[in-house]
Amino acid sequence: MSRKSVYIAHTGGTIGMKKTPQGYAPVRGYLDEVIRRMPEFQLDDTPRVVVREFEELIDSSNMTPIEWWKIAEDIRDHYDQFDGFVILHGTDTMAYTASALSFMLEDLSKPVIVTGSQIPMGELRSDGRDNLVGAVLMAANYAIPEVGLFFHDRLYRGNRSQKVDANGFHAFDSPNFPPLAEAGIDFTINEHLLLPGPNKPFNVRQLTPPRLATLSLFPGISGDMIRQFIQPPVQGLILLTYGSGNAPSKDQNFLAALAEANQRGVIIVNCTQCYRGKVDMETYQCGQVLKQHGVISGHDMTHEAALTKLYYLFSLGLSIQEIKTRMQQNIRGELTES
Ligand SMILES: NC(=O)C[C@H](N)C(=O)O
Repeated sequence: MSRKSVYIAHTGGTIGMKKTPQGYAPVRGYLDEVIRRMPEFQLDDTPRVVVREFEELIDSSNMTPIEWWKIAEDIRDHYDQFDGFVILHGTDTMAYTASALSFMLEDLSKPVIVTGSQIPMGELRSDGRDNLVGAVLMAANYAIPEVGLFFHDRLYRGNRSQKVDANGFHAFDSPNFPPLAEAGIDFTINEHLLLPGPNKPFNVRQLTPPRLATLSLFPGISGDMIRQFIQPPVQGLILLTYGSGNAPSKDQNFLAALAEANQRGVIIVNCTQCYRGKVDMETYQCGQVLKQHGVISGHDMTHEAALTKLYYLFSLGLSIQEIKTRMQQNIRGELTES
C-alpha cells in the first residue's frame, strides 16, 4: 500500500504563535520548522505531510469570508494530489471557518479537518501536538467525505461544532450532534453518522457576502434598537432568542420592527441562545408571534452554521423565498429536520 499524503494549510492561530512583547502573535516559518522536526512525522507508517504556510498568518479573530475563500481555493488547487487536508487555524473562530467550508466545498469526497491548539506548539504543555497528529491520521486514513473539526481527541462535524471553553483543552463540542469519531487507544469512527459521499465532482463555491447581522435578545431590548440594527443594507439577521425560540410577545414595537424588516426582504432566522436544543416556534405564544411576523426557524443549527449557511445561500443567487426554504432544510448535515 502506498504511503498516504496529507496537505497541511497553516493559516495562523495559537498553534504557531510565539510570545512577543505585545502578547502571543503568529510567526512566519516557525511552525513549519517545528513540524519538520517532530519525531512523529519521521516514522515510516506516518503519512507524508506537506505544510504550506499562508502568506499572512493571522489570529483567527481576523478571519473574514476573504480568508475562507483563500483556504477553499488552496484545497481546490491541491485536491487531486492528496488523500486528505488539515487546516491549522486559531480556535476563536474555528467553528465559523469549519461551518463556512462545509458549505463552500461542494460535493467533497475527501476529509478536510480543521484543528489548532490552546497553547502554542513550542511550549511544554502544548495540546497542539496531539491535535495535529490526530487530525493528520484522521485525514489520511479514513473515508470522511466532509469538513470536520478535530480537538482534544474528538472529531466533530464542522458545521455542528462550537468553541465552548476559552481556557480548557476540551475547547470544542457539538452539542446537538454526536462526535463523528473519537481517538482513544484506537480510533473509533461513527460511520453511520458520516455524510454520504457525493455523486458529482468536487466544486468550490465563492461567497459573495451579503450584509448579515447577529443579534442576541436581552431583557430590556426595544423595538427601536432592533429597527436601528436592521436598517438597510442589512439583508439577513440571525436572531438569538430565549429557550426554544421565544421573544417578548407583548412589545408591539419590537414585533412591528421585525415585520417591517421582513417586508423589505430581510431574512430573519431564529436560533436559540441555549447551548443545546432546538427552536420550535409552536410551543409558546412568545414563539408563535415571531413566526407570525415573518421570522423563520433555525431548528437546531448552531449560530455559526446559520450565519455561514446564509452567506452561502445568498451566494447561489436564489430568490428570498428559496433562501428561506433552504435555510430550514438540511443541506450538509448542519440541521436535524423534524
Ligand atoms: N487558541 C487560539 O488559537 C486563540 C487565538 N486567539 C486565535 O483564535 O487565533
